[in-house]
Amino acid sequence: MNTHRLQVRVLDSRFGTEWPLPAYATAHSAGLDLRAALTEPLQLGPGETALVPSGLAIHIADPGLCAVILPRSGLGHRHGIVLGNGTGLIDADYQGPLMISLWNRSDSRFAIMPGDRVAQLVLLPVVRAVLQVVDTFETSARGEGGFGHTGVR
Ligand SMILES: O=c1ccn([C@H]2C[C@H](O)[C@@H](COP(=O)(O)OP(=O)(O)OP(=O)(O)O)O2)c(=O)[nH]1
Ligand SMILES: [Mg+2]
Repeated sequence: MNTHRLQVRVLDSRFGTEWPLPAYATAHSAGLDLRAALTEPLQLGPGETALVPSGLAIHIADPGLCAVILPRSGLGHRHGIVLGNGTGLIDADYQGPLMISLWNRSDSRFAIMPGDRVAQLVLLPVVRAVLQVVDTFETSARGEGGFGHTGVR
């Protein structure tokens, strides 16, 4: 298993007292759950978004890595609580507070309580592109076919 020593700054003192630091829930979990470091409950109405602090800052430091913030499946599927930016991308040189954009895509209000685990952080490898301008591409089996080109069944 690949691991990375991830530098974390605790910006909210409830970590270590009321809340444990993010941890992998099972032996093979890919994501670290992030908490909503709110001071009071947040009522997220239908269609509303809110930028919620995670109470943490991370510095990935390794340019070969990034992190993504993803929705939690249960919250997203059952309650429509997903991310206002689709997916959050955390650059390896970012040192600011880790923020979570929460979007209630459902048609009912949803309450988020301080400390609720609302999203998850996944570290991923990064391959940087070095652009090579060409006139034509070498022929491939797919060519320009896309968007359903290969059919459904
Ligand atoms: O859900 C997110 C997404 C991003 N970030 C932070 C880390 C990331 O490295 C930085 C910039 O994100 P991004 O490049 O996606 O946003 P931008 O709108 O392009 O901002 P910038 O001009 O600062 O790059 O914001 C978060 O804290 N949470
Ligand atoms: Mg950017």
